[in-house]
Amino acid sequence: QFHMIKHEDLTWSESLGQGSFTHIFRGSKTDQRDGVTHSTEVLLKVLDANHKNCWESFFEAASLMSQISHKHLLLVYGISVHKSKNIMVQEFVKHGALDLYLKKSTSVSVSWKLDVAKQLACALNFLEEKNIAHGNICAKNLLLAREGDPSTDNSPFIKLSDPGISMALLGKDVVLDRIPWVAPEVLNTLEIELECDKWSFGSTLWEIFNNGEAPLQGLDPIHKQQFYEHFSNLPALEWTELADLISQCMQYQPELRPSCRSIIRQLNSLITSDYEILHASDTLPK
Ligand SMILES: N#Cc1ccc(Nc2nc(N)cc(-n3cnc(CCO)c3)n2)cc1
Repeated sequence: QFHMIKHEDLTWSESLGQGSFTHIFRGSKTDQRDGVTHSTEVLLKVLDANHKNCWESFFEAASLMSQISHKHLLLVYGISVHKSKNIMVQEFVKHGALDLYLKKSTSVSVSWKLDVAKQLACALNFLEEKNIAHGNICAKNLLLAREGDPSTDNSPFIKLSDPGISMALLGKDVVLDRIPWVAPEVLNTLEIELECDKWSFGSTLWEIFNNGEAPLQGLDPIHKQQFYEHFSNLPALEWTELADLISQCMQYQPELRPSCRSIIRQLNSLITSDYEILHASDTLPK
């Protein structure tokens, strides 16, 4: 159920960093269409050789993304297996991971952030309707296809990346390190349900409105585990309506978390609320 890409059709450029058990590179792929050679810029995601046993989960994550298509889901062109290398070939998303973008950008407006949050909620709603849990929602896995430009008021556009290797195969230390994005119940079951994505959505909202700062970043795995054992909550944002939405999503009882439709409705009212207009004054040129 995959398009297989020949290794010789791939060109490798610079390394762009790494995910869990993977390395990513900029690159390009060539293919012949009606006798014409096309070269497409791609992102090459390679499974670490010392985690070869995860190749099924690695490709299962990719196949999830290629069996369904949605404007806010990353496009996976196919896979390439060459000698001991397992490679996922993805569309190259122009501005990269959202967490890094937010850390670098100073003047990102409240309406820009709400727009991004709503796009993620729409992607999750699409997955929820298909009863598909993603399992790795976080700002690092949101890719910015279009920056949006405050002066021309053109809006950002994000794509949700593949979920990567499944929790069950990641090992306890990686799962603990994903606190507070990973839902508390996952620590016991290592199973991902739809409700888990709501919890992660709350944590990602917190990141977006804290300019890409990772929640609980200073805590070591033991203290992160205690954060859940003590049923702790992230520090509330000043904007109480937004803080309320985050705490609704990050309820320890999965069944109490809101549906995607409710999340979208609440985001819509935040977008139109006067608070947003008031906030806009923060970013208007003085
Ligand atoms: N400077 C710069 C720059 C870097 C990267 C891209 N593009 C791109 N396209 C993708 N399909 C996936 C990713 N990507 C980034 N980090 C991860 C790991 C966490 O998911 C995945 N980046 C564009 C510009």
